[in-house]
Amino acid sequence: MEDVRAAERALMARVPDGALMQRAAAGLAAACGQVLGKVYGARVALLVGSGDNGGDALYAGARLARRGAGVTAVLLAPERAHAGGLAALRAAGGRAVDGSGPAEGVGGGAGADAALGVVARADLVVDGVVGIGGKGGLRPRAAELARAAEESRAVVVAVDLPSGVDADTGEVRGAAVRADVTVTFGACKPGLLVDPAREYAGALRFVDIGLGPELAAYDPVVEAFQYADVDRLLPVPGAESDKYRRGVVGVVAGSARYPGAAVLAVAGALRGGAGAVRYVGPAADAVLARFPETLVSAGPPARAGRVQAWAAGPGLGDDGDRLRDVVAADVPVLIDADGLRLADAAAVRKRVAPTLLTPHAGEAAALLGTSREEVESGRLEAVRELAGRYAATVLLKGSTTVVAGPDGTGAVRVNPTGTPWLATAGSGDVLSGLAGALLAAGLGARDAGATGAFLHGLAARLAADGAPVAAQDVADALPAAWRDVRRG
Ligand SMILES: NC(=O)C1=CN([C@@H]2O[C@H](COP(=O)(O)OP(=O)(O)OC[C@H]3O[C@@H](n4cnc5c(N)ncnc54)[C@H](O)[C@@H]3O)[C@@H](O)[C@H]2O)[C@@H](O)CC1
Ligand SMILES: [K+]
Repeated sequence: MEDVRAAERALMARVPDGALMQRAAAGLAAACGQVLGKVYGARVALLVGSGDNGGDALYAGARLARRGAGVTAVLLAPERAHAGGLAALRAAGGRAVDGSGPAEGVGGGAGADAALGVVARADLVVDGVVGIGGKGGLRPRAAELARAAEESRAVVVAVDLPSGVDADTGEVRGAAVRADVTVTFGACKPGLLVDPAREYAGALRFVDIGLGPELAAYDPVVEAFQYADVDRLLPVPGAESDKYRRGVVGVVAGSARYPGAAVLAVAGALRGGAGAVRYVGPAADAVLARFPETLVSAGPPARAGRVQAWAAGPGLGDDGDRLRDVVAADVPVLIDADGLRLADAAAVRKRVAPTLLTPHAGEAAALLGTSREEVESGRLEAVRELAGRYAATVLLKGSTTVVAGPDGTGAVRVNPTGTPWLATAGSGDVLSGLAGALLAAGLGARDAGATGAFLHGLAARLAADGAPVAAQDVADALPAAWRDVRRG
C-alpha cells in the first residue's frame, strides 16, 4: 500500500485540507444510499476505529443523517475517534456510543451491551474500523462487533477494505469483517482481488478521489485483464496464414493408465488458436477417436517433428523421459500436473525459451515444501516465490488464479473470470492445452497464461450457467468464450 499512501500524500499537498476525505465520504454515502434503497428512517450503525478510515465512516454517516437516517456511531476508541467527523455527525443529528467494551457493572448479552444492541438492530452497518493503516486481524472487541454485524440482518458496507484483511496480499490471518459491499477509494487494493480477502469484500465499488494522475507514477502490483486486454492478444489468423505460420503445439500428456488427460489437453489445444496440434504419447488411439484432426506420433518428443511450443504433463504418470525431452527443447514449454513433479528445477532454470508452470495449490505446495493451506492463504507470495525459484512464469490455479512473471518484476495478473464450477476433474488438462496453443501462436508466457485463464474461466461460466459442468463441456465452450471476448 506504500504506493497508494505516497500518491495520497502527493495529492493532499495539492488540494485543500480534508478534501480527499470529503470525496471519499461522499462516494461512500452515495453507495450506502444505493444499498439501502430508502435512506429516510433507516437505522445505520457505524463501526469507528481510531484512524481516517473511521473518519470516512463518520462523515458519510453525517450525510446519511442529513437525509433522515438514524445514525449511531460505535466508537472503538472514543478518545481517539476522528474529531472533525464526530462533530459533523453530531451536528447532523447522529449520536455516538462508547463501543470499547460492555458497559461497566452490567452483565453480558446484547441487551446490556449498548454497542452490540445498536449493531443488532441496524439495517446497515458501515465498517470503518481500519483501512490501509490496519495491521493484522481484528482485535477481540472489533471481532465481537463484526460477528454481531454478520449475525444481524444488516447489510455490511466496508470502508476502503474489510477491516482485518491484508490490503497488499489478500491474506486473512485473523478475524475480519465480512462485507456485502466494499467501497474502495482511489485505487483498487491488490488484496481485494485475491482470495481469501476477495470473499470478505463482497461486491466492489470504486470511488475516484482523483488519485489517478499521482498513481500513474507507480507500477501496479496486481492487475486484472479486462475483455479488451484479452481481445488484443487473441491470435487471429490473417489472409497469409497457413497452419504452420499459425503455430503447431505439441501435447505430451496421458498414459496407458490415464488416456483421458491426453484427450482433454488436446481438446483445449485445438481451441487455442494454433494451426495444428501434434500429440506425442501412448494415448494416440483415444485422441484420434475423439479428434481425428490431431497429428500423432509414438516416438519421443525430440523426434516428433517441429512444434512452436510444448504443453506437457497432464496424466503423464512417471514418464520422466518424455518430460526431459520437452524441458530440453528450445521452444516455449508449458509444464503441468505430473510434469511438475518430474521436472528438474535446475534444468528448467537453465532454459532460454519461455517456460510456463501451471500448478494448483497442492502441486505448488509440494514444489515449495509447504502446505496447501499456506499456499491458499497467501497466493501472491506463493506464486512469486515459485516464479523466482524456477526462473519461470507461473500460473497458480485456484479460486483466484494468479500469474507471475519469472523475474519478480511486473504486476501479478489476477484472473477475473474464475468460477467455482471449474473445480472439476480434468479442467486443468484443458487449460494446459489451451495455454500451450497460445504459446505456440506466439504469445509470451505471462500473456498466454493470463489469456488462457481468462478464456477458460469464461468458457466454464458459459457452459455451467448455474449447473455442474464436466471438463469436456469447458473445452466445448471455448469457441463461445472467444466470440464473447471478440464481441467485447
Ligand atoms: N490518506 C488519504 O488521503 C485518505 C485516506 N482515506 C482513508 O484513510 C484510511 C487510512 O487511514 P489511517 O492511515 O488513519 O489508518 P486506518 O484508519 O486504516 O487505521 C489506523 C489506525 O488503526 C489502528 N490499528 C491498526 N491496526 C489495528 C487493528 N488490527 N485493530 C484495531 N486498530 C488498529 C492504528 O493504531 C491507527 O490508529 C484509508 O483506508 C481510507 O479509508 C480516505 O479518507 C481518503 C483520503
Ligand atoms: K474498513
